[in-house]
Amino acid sequence: MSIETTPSSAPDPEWERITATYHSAPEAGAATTLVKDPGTAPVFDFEPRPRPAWMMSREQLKQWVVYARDNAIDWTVYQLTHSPYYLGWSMRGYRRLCLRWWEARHDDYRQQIATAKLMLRQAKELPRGEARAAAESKARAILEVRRAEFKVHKKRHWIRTGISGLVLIGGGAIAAAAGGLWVQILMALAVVLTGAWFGRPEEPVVQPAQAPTRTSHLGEDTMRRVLVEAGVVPERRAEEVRGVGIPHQDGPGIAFSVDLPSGIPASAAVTKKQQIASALAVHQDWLDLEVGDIESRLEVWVASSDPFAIVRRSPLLEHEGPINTFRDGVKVAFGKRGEPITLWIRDSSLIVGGATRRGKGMLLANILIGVAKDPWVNVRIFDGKGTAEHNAYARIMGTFTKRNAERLALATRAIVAEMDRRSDLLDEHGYEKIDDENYEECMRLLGGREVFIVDELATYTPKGTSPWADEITENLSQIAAVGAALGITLISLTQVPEVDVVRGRLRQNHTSRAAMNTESGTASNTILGDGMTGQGYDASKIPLTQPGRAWLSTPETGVIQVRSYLVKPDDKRRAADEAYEIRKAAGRLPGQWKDPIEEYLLAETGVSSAAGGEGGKGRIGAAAPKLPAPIALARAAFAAVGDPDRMTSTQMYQLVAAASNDWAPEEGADADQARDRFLKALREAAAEVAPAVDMKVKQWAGGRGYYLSTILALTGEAVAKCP
Ligand SMILES: Nc1ncnc2c1ncn2[C@@H]1O[C@H](COP(=O)(O)OP(=O)(O)OP(=O)(O)O)[C@@H](O)[C@H]1O
Repeated sequence: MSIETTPSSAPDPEWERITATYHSAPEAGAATTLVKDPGTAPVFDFEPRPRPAWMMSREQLKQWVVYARDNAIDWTVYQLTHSPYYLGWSMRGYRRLCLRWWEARHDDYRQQIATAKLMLRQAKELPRGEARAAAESKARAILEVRRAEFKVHKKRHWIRTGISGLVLIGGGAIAAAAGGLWVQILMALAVVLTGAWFGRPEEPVVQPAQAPTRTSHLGEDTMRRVLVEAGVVPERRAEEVRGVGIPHQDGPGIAFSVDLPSGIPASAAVTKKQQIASALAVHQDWLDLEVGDIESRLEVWVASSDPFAIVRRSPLLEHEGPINTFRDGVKVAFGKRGEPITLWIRDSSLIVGGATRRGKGMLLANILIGVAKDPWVNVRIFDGKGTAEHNAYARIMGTFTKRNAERLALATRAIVAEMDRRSDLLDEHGYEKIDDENYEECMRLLGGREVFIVDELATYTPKGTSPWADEITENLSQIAAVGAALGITLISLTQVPEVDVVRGRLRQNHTSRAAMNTESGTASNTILGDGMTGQGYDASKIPLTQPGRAWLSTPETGVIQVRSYLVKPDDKRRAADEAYEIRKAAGRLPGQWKDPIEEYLLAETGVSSAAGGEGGKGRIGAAAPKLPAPIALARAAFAAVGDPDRMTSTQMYQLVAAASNDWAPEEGADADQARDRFLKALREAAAEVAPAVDMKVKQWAGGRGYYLSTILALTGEAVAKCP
């Protein structure tokens, strides 16, 4: 096929016609030319804008005026008929203004004064010493400054009130007097309207829709963004982050799991917790990151507010009846997700440290509820602060002593000996260890478990505080190290977490540790362990507004954040009463069972600290000069039955044999012989201690034995009682 074309030299009649037109009349051919020529601007026609009808016609204008007049009349009638409302508003308005005036007069000075008074009260509760004197004088100084400031403020306020009142009342009176009726009406209206303005009903506040927090969107997309922003996952691999399951509510936060791209372990994200928290716009304390079942799975839990800002009551307060703390532990605190945290006090010793008023005592109060209601636990408290904090539990305590270093040294000696006794007993009876199966049998054999509490180590352990400081530290270290396996748990508390109070070995042997807010990172490390602040476990950063909050490190929980439950003084008293009844029924109150530790203390010092000793408040004086054991036992025998005037030798011996194995008849031996052995030892001891006392056995109708006055003469009490 061929295409016909016109040769370039051949004339084209059409082209000729166009160019001819252009040459003869260029303006006519402008429409067809390709050459740029602005020519003249085209003119556009606009449609006129419509105007309101009343502007165009008189009729419409008249109608508009009628409408406006009617509306004005309606408005006025409406306002007039509603004037009673406005009068009501007006009264409310002036009441509100008065209240504002009153608030401005106080400002927040009253609150500040109350806070200063509280500081003063708290300072007075501190143990006597320089710290208390300093705290008291600081609180007093603050209180005085606040009071002076308040006085000046009240004066200024009165001056301002006087000047404004004078201007308003004076100006108003002059205007009313000079202005005539209309001015007076207008002024009255102004007064009513001003009041009505301030008293107008409050607009119903429409709660702004809660903007969803960035955390509430926790899901695959958010986690992709967050992991990229935190530098855990490179941006080009963000799409490989996969959600596992769906985000769900867990306690006060949301939990979600994601699988990271292959080759990126979840632990890489865990180490970038701070960056992830920042990308989620939360504090890192509100966030939990854990490696899941597989190395690349990241478990995320995040709350949108501080989970420790709330106060919770101990769930044990609702518990009725005995508690088996060996099997169930003690719920002492709550974790980040609101879950109860159990302390397995059977398995390890615990040290609690933190600055003053940061909640150490509260953690102990939680532990005490549990152990007090467990009849198999022998609770012994050595309180170095000497306050009334533990008095409520005195009645159930095997030993309760305040500020007595010598007695603590003796008691730790007794506990160390008790460890040997227990280990021999378990050995003899073929028990490898105490466990859930053999628990009851072991408890009967050993006489229960020991929970030995030293509240305020600083009173006892620093070198130079007493001649027993080294011995106490050494014995406590031993108890903490090996006690748990033998049913002996040590709980130590200190508000002075320094190395001379908590010496290295003592700290290391406490395998459970709780650090409340401390004054420095070093103090925090003294409790939790060297280098812990570097790993992010720094108790000095715990907010001061949250007493009871702590870093808890136990073999079961690892290092976690907790806040102890709140136990109020009333709760404490109630729990102590319940514990008393539980122990009474189980025959495990002090005096109801044979306590080798108190026996030893009594024999060594001549005074008992069971149930807080005489007076039940733990105020056990300095040890009396040591009495020979037969005399101390004879004295205890009289005391056990209410100090009768006299007692037969047989009855006295029976009580002695029940209290001390040393004088009990050996198996198969004759009881009379054993009694005579004791009475001989008593006479010999009396000859040494008080040779002037007549130790001949006295005879009376129906019996032979000793008078109380004779035994008191031996112990020295008779002399003490004479004026
Ligand atoms: N878990 C908690 N929840 C709420 N409030 C608490 C909690 N723990 C402590 N508090 C508050 O803090 C106060 C001081 O607590 P606590 O007496 O236990 O401190 P502390 O460290 O033992 O003080 P100190 O060293 O003076 O003995 C308590 O009276 C209580 O008001």
